[in-house]
Amino acid sequence: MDERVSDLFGSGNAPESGSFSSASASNSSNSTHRTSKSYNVALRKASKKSKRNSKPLFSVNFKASNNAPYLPPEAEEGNIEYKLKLVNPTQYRFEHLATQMKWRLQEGRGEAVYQIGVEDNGMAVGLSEEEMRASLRTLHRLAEKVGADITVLREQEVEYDTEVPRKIAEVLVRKVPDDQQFLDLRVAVLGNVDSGKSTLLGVLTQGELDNGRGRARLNLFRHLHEIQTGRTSSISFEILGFNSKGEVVNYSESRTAEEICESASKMITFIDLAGHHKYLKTTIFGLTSYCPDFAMLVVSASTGIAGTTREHLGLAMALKVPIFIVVSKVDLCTRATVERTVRQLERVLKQPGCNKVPMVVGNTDDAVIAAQQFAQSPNITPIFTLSSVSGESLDLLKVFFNIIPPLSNSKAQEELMQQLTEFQVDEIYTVPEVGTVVGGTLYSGICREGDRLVVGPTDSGQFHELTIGSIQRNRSACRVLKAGQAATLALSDFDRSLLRKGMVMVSPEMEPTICWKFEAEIVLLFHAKTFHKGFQVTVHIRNVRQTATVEAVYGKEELRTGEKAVVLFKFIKHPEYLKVGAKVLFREGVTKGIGHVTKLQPISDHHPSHSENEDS
Ligand SMILES: Nc1nc2c(ncn2[C@@H]2O[C@H](COP(=O)(O)OP(=O)(O)OP(=O)(O)O)[C@@H](O)[C@H]2O)c(=O)[nH]1
Repeated sequence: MDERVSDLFGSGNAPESGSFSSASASNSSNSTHRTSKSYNVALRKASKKSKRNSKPLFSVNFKASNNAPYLPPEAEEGNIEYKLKLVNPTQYRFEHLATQMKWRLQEGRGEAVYQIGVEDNGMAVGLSEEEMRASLRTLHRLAEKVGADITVLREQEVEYDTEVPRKIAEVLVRKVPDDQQFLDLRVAVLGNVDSGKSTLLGVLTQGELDNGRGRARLNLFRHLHEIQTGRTSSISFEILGFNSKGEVVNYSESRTAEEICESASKMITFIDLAGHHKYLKTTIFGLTSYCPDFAMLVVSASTGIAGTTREHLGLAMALKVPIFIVVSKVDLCTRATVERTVRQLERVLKQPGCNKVPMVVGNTDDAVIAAQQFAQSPNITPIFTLSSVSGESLDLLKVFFNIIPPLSNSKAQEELMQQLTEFQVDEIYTVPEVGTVVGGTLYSGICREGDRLVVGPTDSGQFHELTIGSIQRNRSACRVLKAGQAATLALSDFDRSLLRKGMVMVSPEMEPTICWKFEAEIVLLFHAKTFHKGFQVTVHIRNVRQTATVEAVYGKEELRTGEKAVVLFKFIKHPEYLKVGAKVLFREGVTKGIGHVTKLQPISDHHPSHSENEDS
């Protein structure tokens, strides 16, 4: 954890010093929409510094070179395959290619990218028009054979020492959905109040543009007071699907979430978090508990970095959630104002606490590159500039969502599924004719209707037995819930009063460790005075959210902003189920800190008892 991230919190809501000065602007890029070439230079630098996996980069500027350009050599693992050409394969080769495609799809959890016209060593030789057409036809037949569809993401001419133009093509292969097991990515939506978050989600998920006076967001509000004030105070979920052909599936053609789920191969679930400072608790809960894959920070082009923007950026960075930025409302501003906001963002992103490489997305090619680069390097920060009213550049964001791959591969997913079942209880509802229903995320294992689990801990550290009734994902029935997926589970007549948010439902064999006290290595991000023994803070650890007292700060009397220490915390209300290594975020007023659990003090040496639920 980089303690320099505290710089983002230190200045709080104060206006950014020196913003928009021409001197600093000239240090950064001179235009909002840069060419792919300039990104690529920056990206290659960034990617050298940090790579998330062994997948190759796709940042070669094919047009720029007079000789055959190179991609990095093909990686054996991962979901990216290079093929020089696929012209008239024999039956035997066709079968071999189909098996290979199945494997690449599995590696990418249902998605693979084929680079056609590229040798295994990465040399982008290119194909003639005719060879390319024949190769794409073969790829289409292969995809059909394995139950997938293809979409050409981009074609590029390679300047090679030949008269005949030669091209390479980048093709997305995506499995047709199978038994509701679509690829599911979660995106936390952050941003200052009125930056246009809910509106953007309304436009993306309902398929209808906004009128600038809040029409698009109306569908998203959950509570009466939100409709009246126009503010999002609760966490809401919105879905945007893509079918195997890469087309958007949303409420514009489908009537229900069930219909969307049925035809989508990939689902983006947006977690709409509140922008106003008074809902910060909810925002943090959304980031820590709902395990988002990415965070989308919405910034209004007209106001720039204002209000909670810096804090939200800091939180996402402290929690290591990869972030990309949407500058909204460009229809309201001159081009110069939009560029000023982009430059302001670039400056903040490049400062030492952030250390990011901003990447302004200006066309479809950029959006394709941004999606791939973003998944490979945590430093890359794509910036979109768009309008939910005129629809300008909305397409680029959709291209990005369509292509953006999951960060975990199929192996990591399989490993999590092999572990014992653990479901985080984030929401509790009473549904007429169904009874008690819990909402949350399956952290590990799998879960089926009829499974017997235990839920807890109670105030006395106990767990109650229960049986899982029906399971729903995105409001439609689901037979098997797999690790990483969010769902609602019916618990029929289980007594609701025995449940609270922050509990876990686990396999009875798990024997979870319950504790009142735990140690964490923390760094203080911001504190008005000092942080010492006796101080009380709200602690967020995954779905746990409780006040805790600082019982000891080891090796130090007190902590100041930016300092690190191991701290002993004690919960004040009830014991919690925690794990060593879990991320900790705590706050109290302006005080904020981040770290991870290093040691647990279990409530007793023997394991917590399981008790029968008298009402079930
Ligand atoms: N002209 C224009 N207006 C927009 C755009 N996006 C949003 N708006 C308007 O800006 C206002 C605020 O938008 P919201 O989507 O409610 O903002 P929010 O970020 O969700 O706000 P909170 O929920 O309070 O955090 C609404 O009146 C929208 O109609 C845009 O791209 N252009």
